[in-house]
Parts: sequence; C-alpha cells; structure tokens
Amino acid sequence: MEVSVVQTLCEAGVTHVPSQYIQPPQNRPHQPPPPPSSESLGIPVIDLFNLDPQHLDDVRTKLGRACSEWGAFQVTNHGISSSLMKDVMDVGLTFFTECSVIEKSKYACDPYVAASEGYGSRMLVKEDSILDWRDYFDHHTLPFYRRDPTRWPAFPTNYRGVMEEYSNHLKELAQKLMSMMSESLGLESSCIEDIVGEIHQNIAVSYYPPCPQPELTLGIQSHSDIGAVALLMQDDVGGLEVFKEGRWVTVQPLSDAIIVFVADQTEIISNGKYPSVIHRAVTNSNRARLSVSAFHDPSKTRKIAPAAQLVDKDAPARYKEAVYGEHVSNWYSKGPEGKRNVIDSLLLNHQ
Ligand SMILES: O=C(O)CCC(=O)C(=O)O
Ligand SMILES: [Fe+2]
Repeated sequence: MEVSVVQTLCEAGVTHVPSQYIQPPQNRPHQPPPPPSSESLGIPVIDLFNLDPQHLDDVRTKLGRACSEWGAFQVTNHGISSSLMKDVMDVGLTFFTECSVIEKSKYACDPYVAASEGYGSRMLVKEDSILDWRDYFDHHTLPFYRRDPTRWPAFPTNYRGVMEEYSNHLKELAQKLMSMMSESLGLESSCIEDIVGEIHQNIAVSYYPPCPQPELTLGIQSHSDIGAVALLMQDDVGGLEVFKEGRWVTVQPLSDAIIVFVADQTEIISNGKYPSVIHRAVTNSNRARLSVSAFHDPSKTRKIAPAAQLVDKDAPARYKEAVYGEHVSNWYSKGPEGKRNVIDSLLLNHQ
C-alpha cells in the first residue's frame, strides 16, 4: 500500500498545492516576514555548562525566566554529544530521501488512530482538517515495554541503534530539565516528575519537502505540545516559529543546540506560571527541512493537576484535574486550534 504523503506530491512536480493544504488567510505565514523587533533576537539561549554545580544557580534562574516569559529556549552544553545528534539527523534524512515512498509505506502508521507509530503525514484524526506540508516517522520509545525497534526503519542499518541511544540520552536530559524547572518554581526537584509519573517518550522525525507555494501552507500548524516537556533539534534550514505577544518569532537554527518547549502538562502543574508555548513551522520553496522532536509525557491514565504547593487561597488552582489520556484524545479529534480547544477547557474562572 502506498500512503498519501507530501513527498509524493513534491516528486510529481506539483506547482500549485492541493486545496486540502491551503491555510485560511488568517493562519498563513507572513510574506514578507514581520519587521524586526527586539523579539526577533529569538528565544533565550542557555548554556547548561554540562550541569556543572558551580553554574547551577545561574542556570536555574535563567531557565525559570525563559519558562515564564517564553515557554521556550535553546540549550547548549547539554550533555548530548554532537556526533550522536548528527547521527540522528543523518539516519532520519537517509530514510526520508533514499527510500522510495513504497519502501517507507511498509512502516505506515494508522492514520485513524491518534499518535500511532510509524510513517505518515496526517496528524489529526479529523477528516476535514487542513493538512500540514509534512511527512513524519513517529517512534514509541519509552517506557521500554512500548519500544520495539523492529517496527522502525531497517535502512540505514544503524537507524534503530542510533534512535535507541538518542531516546535514552534525551530522557535523562528531560529529567534534568524537569528537576530544574521544579526548583525554579520553588518546589522539590522531583515535583514535576512525581506528578508526571513514569515518562512516556515519543520521538517524531519530521520531513518537510520544499513547497511550491509556501505563502499558502504550513509545515506544521500552530499548536502547543500536549505533554510535559518537548525537546527538539532542527537542521540549518529554519522554519520553526514561536508565538509571543501577538507575533511569530523565528527560532534561529543554532548548531548543536536543543530547543526546549514547555508543554501543556507543565503549564497545568505550574498552575499557569510556565505557560506552554504555541509554535508552528513554515515551509519554503528551495530546501527540504528535517527536525526531530522528542516528547516527554505522562501515561494516558495519569491524573494531572496543579502542584499542591503552588495552590492556596491567594493563588487558587487555575486548572481542573484531568486524566491525561482525555487531553490527548480531545487534541487529536478536535485539533489544536491554538490552545483553545483543550487546555483552555480546563481553565477554572478565578478573578
Ligand atoms: O519541525 C519543527 O520545527 C516543529 C515540530 C513540532 O512542533 C512537533 O513535532 O510538535
Ligand atoms: Fe510541537
């Protein structure tokens, strides 16, 4: 079976994008880009100094400020080796560019099941949703009982090993970031992770083929990530944007950096102090782009609520407790629509 993917359109040489990919005017990217502002400097870049204890106080302060002001930042000297990062990008690119669509389709995910594992293009289960100009491979990587590398690409031959190694290292980085986020909120270092419970990690390799009409499309529509913390690396093409104070700000590619996104469950746990960041990717007509996102999430049965230590009569809970799996299924059936559909439905109306 050949699945319906963007790469097929691209290889067929379409000069006009099919109507399902055309965004409504209010969602289209800016052409030309917005005028420069202080924000165009981009999201904060935080040197983690390989978590050297000497720098920890300073790092924690910067991280707390980045979480509350942006919900996103890039980290350098994070402990993931540049050779491993390069290997992950290389195996991902090799799979997308050197295997035929028919070969890749052997790994097709189920387009009607939310976040199913494998190769695909349609993110939302909803039939009438506007499609992203993106193909992807979603891997279920952690806990170990979810991980079955035989379901991942067999070519290139080091694909599975590289992805497993990356998964293990990124979980450790996500845990360190969660503990620093907890501390920067004045909580015990284990607080966020204790509420999240056993980390469920998915890794998505996204491939954005060149698009003949980038002014009409999005590589990935505006959304916030729904789990706890997402870690992303992108190649040097650029296209990722975060939404801040009414405008879209480009996340400049920075070699060897990892982008950290505060996701919805951290917004809830922090009782709104660390809002999840709305982001999207724009397309371009010249170069294909590759990114690798690693999502660190609670299990579907986990109940998530604001940390008790952040709630009192002066600062009442701003979100209802909710089972994470319901959040996930609402997201995939209703669509992200900014954040309104899902996370805003959990908001409690305090003055
Ligand atoms: O490709 C990107 O830069 C963004 C990907 C993303 O936001 C996601 O996978 O959730
Ligand atoms: Fe995302």
